[in-house]
Amino acid sequence: MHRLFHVANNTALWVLCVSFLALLLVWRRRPKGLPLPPGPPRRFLISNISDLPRKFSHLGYNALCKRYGDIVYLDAFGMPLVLLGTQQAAVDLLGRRSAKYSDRRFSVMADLTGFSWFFAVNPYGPKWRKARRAFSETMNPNIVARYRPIGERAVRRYLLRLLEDPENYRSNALYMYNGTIIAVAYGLDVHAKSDNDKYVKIAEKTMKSFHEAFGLGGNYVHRFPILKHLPSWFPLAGFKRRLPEWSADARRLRDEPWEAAMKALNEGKAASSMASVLTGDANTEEKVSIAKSACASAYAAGADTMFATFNMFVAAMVLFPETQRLGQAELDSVVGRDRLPTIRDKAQLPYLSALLLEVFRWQPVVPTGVSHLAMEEDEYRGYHIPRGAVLLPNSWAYSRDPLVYPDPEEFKPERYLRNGKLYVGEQDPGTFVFGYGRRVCPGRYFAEEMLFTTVASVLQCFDISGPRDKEGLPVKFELKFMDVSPMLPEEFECHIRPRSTAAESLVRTACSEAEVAGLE
Ligand code: HEM
Repeated sequence: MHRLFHVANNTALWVLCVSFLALLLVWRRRPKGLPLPPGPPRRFLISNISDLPRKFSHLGYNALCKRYGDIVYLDAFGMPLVLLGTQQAAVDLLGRRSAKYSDRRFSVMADLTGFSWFFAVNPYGPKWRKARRAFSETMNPNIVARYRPIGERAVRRYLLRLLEDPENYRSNALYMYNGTIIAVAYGLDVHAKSDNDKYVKIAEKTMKSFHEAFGLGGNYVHRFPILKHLPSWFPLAGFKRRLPEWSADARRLRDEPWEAAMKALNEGKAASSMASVLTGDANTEEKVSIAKSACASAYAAGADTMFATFNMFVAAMVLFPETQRLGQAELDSVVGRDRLPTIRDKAQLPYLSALLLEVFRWQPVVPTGVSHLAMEEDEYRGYHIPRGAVLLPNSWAYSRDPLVYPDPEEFKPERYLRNGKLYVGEQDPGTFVFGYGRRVCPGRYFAEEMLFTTVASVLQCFDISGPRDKEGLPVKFELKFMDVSPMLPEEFECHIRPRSTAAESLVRTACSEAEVAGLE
C-alpha cells in the first residue's frame, strides 16, 4: 500500500514535470516555431523583474550575457527585452537591419511633459525623420567646420579658467560645453558676464527636469502608462504634481533661446548657427517647430555627453601619466610652444588622435547605449525576436572584448597606431560609442572635433595629476563612477597646473577676453 502510494506519487510528479516542461516549450516557442533567445527563467507574476540590475546596468547585463549567451531574453512585466552581449550582435541587428530596429519605446512621459521635441525619444516616423533631417543638415561634417571658431573660443576661455580656478575644473568644463552648444545651436555667445548666460541656466535646469521625469520618478509611468490617469493627490502620482514644472522647463528650453536667436537674426547681429541655417527654410509653423526641435535636441543630447567624456579624459591622464607625457611631447614637436593647437593640426597628431579614441573606448559614457525597438518580428541566429522587443546594446561590454582590445582595463592609445601612424581598422570605438544604424549619433562629428580641441589645448598648457601623499608623491587611487547617465567618474583629488611660465603666458595671451571676442 505504502509502495503503491509511493509509485502513484512518483507518477503524479513525473506527469506534472513533463506537462510543465511541455508548457514551457510551447510558451517559449513562437509563430515560426523558433524559440526565444535564452535567458533566466521567468517567475510567476514578477516575470524577470528581479533579474534586472538596479545599478550600473551595463555590469548586470554583461553578467547575464556571460551566463546565457550573446543574446539574452528577459521579460519585464510583459515587455520583451533583448540584451545584445556582443558588438557583432549589435551591428547585425541595430546596424545592418536598421530598417527593422530604429524605433524607440513609446514614452508617455514625453507626451505628458512636452519633451517630445527631443527627437532622440521620438518613435520612428515622420516627426522624428523631419527633425533628424533638419539636425543632420546643420551638423554634417562640412557644416561642423563652420562652428570651429565657437569651439576654439570656448576652449580658450576654459584654459583661462583652469589657470585662475583650477579647483573647479569640473564645473567650468560643464559651463564650457553648455555654452558651446548654445552658441552652436542659436548663435548666442555665452560667457559669465553676458546676458546670454541665462540660457545656460535655463538649459541646465531643463535637463535636470528631463532626468527627473525620465529617471526614477517617471519610470513607473514609462512601464505602466495607465498610471497617467491617476489623480494627482494619489500617493503613487508624485510625477503628476511635478508635471507643470517639467512642462514649463521643456517649453522654456525649446522656445526662449530660439526667440533670442530670431531677434539677433532680425537685428543682423547673429553668428552662424544651426538656427541661422534652419530659419532660412522655416516658412511654415511646422517647419519652425522642426527647427526648434533640432536646436533644442542638440543641447539635450550634446552637452552632458561631451562633459562626461572630458571627465574620463582627466581621469585617464591621472591614472596613466605616461600617456599624458607622450601626448605633450607630440604637441611640443608638432605645434611648438608659441601657439595653441587647433583641429587643423589633427592629421599631424596621430598619438593625440589615438589618445582621444582610447578615451572613448576606455570608459564609454553611455555604457548601455540607447535602446532600439523592433518594428517587426525577426529571426536571428535561430531565435525569434518579437515585434515590440526592446533591444539593449552594451557598449561597455564591447569595449572590454579582449580579442579586439587586449588588456581592456589599460589605457593604451598605441592600440590605434602602426609605425607611428593612426591605424584604426576594426578597433574603432566610434562603431559602438555613438550607437547604430539610422539612430546613430548625429552630433558625433561635432563632438569629436570639440573634444579633440579641448584635449589637445589642455595638454599643451597644463599638467594633470592626482592625489599625493604628505611628501608630494603620487598615491594610487581607485577610480569610482557615478551611476548617472551619461556616466561620470566620482570626484577625485586632481591638480591642474600650467606646464611652465611660458605655457601660462600663452594661455593669457591667447585667451585675453578682447582677443576671444574678436576671434570670429
Ligand atoms: C562624446 C559625445 C557623445 C556621445 C558618446 C554620444 C552618444 C550617443 C548615443 C549612444 C546615441 C544613441 C544612438 C542610438 O540610438 O543608437 C546618441 C544619439 C544622439 N546624439 Fe549623441 N553622443 C555624443 C555627442 C553628441 C552631441 C555633441 C550632439 C549634438 C550636437 C549629439 C546629439 C545626439 C542626438 C540628437 C541623438 C538622437 C539621435 C536619434 O534618436 O535619432 N550627441 N548619441
